[in-house]
Amino acid sequence: MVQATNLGFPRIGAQRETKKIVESFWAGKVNEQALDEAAVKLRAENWKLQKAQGLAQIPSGDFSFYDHVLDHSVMFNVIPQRFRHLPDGHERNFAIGRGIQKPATETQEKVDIEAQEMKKWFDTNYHYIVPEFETNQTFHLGPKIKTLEEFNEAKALGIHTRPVVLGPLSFLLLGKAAKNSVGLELITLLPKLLPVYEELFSKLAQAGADWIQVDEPILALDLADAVIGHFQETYTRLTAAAPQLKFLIATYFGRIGSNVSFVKNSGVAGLHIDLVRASEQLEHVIANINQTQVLSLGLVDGRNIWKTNLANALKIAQTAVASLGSDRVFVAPSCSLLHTPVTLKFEKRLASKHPELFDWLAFSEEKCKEVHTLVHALNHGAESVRAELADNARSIDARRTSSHTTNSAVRQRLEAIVPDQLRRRSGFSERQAKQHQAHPLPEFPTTTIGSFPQTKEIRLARARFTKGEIDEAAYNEFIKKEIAYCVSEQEKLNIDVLVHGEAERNDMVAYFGERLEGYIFSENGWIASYGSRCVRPPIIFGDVHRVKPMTIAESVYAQSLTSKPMKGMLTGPVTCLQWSFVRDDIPRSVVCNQLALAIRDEVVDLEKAGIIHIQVDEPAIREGLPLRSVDFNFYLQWAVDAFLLSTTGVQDTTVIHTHMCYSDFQDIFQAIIRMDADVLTIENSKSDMRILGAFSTHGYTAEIGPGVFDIHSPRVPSTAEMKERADAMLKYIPRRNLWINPDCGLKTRGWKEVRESLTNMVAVAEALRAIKEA
Ligand code: MET
Ligand SMILES: [Zn+2]
Repeated sequence: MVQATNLGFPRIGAQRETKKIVESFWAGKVNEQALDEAAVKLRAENWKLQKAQGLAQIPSGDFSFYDHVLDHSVMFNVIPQRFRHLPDGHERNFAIGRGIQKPATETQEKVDIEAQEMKKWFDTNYHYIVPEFETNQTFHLGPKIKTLEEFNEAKALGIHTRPVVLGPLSFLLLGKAAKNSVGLELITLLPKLLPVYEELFSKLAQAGADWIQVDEPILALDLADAVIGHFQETYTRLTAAAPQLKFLIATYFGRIGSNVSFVKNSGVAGLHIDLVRASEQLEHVIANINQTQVLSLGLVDGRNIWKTNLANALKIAQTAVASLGSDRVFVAPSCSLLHTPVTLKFEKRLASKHPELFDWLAFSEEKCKEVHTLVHALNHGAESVRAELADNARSIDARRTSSHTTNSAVRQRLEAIVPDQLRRRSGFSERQAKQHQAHPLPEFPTTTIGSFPQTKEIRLARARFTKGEIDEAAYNEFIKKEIAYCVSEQEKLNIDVLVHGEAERNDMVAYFGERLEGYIFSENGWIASYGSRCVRPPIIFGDVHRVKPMTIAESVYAQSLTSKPMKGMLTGPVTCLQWSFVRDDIPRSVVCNQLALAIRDEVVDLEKAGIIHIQVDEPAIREGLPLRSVDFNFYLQWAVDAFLLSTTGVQDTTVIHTHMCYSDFQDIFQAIIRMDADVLTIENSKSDMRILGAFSTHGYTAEIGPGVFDIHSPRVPSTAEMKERADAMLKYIPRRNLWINPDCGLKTRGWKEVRESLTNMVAVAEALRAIKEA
């Protein structure tokens, strides 16, 4: 019999329960016990829901308060030195993710510890906490073995689950060497790590687990032969040590390719592959597993919200069943449903306002149901689920033939794009000279990345406006006051290039989506982004175009309040694409160009309105990079072209800024250079300067502001600490090109810490200016 399975369920809760309780804990409003109880309740609900949808193998251990990679670090005792003196428990674990700062008290010294680095999880907008390993790293299981506890918790509810762990190779190789262990080859730690995995697996076996899911997402990357050799040895050893367990190695987000070679003789019982991202790999994988191994088919898109074309998926599954036999086939979502919202149940507004479009969607709960329907059809014949299949076919067909998804004017404008629309009038050095002359700034100009604290008052006003409790005029008045406050605060802080603060924006992508045609919005379609933070990606269902200006009024108003330059603030086309749920019926590159034309119109309108600094944020450009290097160029070509299309409609004297954060830029230097922005502000404070050297060797000549402090942490950095960073930057960046700014926007912070941090930051610029060039 084919089995219906799942790789992971969203951990945030249908009403973001996890976020709420975690943040209450941070605020000191609830204790550890309340936190644990809330999690127990949510896990039980998730397991029951998946069971009710008909899944046979349900994951456990997929829950996390903050991040599952962090949970593994804690479970294996990979606690960096600087956190080790803190008592074991939630507070320490959160400190690893967020950093911690506490003033001294009579009984305790002050605490001030930087968070661990955070990085994007493959090509998603989920962020994981990068494990930090030391040369003399030891591993052991602590008293709390999270995976085991959660397995037992489900067992107590009468639900037999499949524990999920991050595999040892991915855990190690997604990590980094701690500062005190420069030069450490991570792989050399493998022999020390494996005994701990063995111990964990034997404990799970004793507790009654049969299948375990071992995620090795790095198998979707280009791996050296040596690494595949390590996979071979590792799994031969682990499976031999736990003969009672059946190992399912899970890969996702791309093809496994030649990395599959270790699977056959590794002792593992099965392999999961992503057939949404890489449907072409089925035959190759079937040919490369052994006669007894199970293949788990990732047929339901875990990264998007469209209904699965069940007829197509069924055909693929039938091919697999025909060659493997039904006992050797599982059906599953393509990856963990972590990246999909929880349920459509609460989407009342979409259902009533856009019933036609609503009918095209499936969130996690509905996706579990799809898996079940597929499996039922495979096991009992399509007839047995005739109504479900017919309903699905009708919906898929309705979407394919809908008149709402195409706009001929948009298509024509796309056809007419010419190369000149992808170029500034002059090269950077000529522009820089003109810009400095037309709008001189002090040396080491200070600026921020755009957003200022999204306070309770702002969120409340927006909620009241959305509910109709206050009218548009009142809401606009409120926003104007917020803008005025933000501008005056920046003037007090003596920042050089100001921003309006983005008070009116709920989210940097949704805000634009709401003002463009071609989008719809869920009310509750949240997915995890980092820590307790969730995002609600808008949904692009049709051709995108701008109907009227989107940001001009706010920027012009903000500029009217100050004689300092006001930076216009837009989200770039690639980021709008990357952070939306995107239609899958036309290429992403086409959707991206539609977005680019809309942003281009806005950039030109800002310039016309007298805004001379315009920032087009592209924090997600690296995130969209394919996982395999052979696919890089194709993506970078269209992505950078789209950025250029959006930004090059201006005069030489207009300063185009862009901003990127939280990713490795190593692979995309050439692309960043080709983006041809005048100023680039990038995240840097957590990455130990390693990017900067590369920027200079790759010939980056434009102006650059590598962030001097980390905004994801409530910790206030001192001037000395930031100055040290800036000094280090000056080793790589000529002083006329260096900007001083934070890593990213300040919207998640509070005003008090923002004021303190920025005061210290401006002092850095002043100190640098005081030291004249030698
Ligand atoms: C994730 S990048 C954020 C950029 C945006 N302008 C902000 O400051 O919030
Ligand atoms: Zn950012």
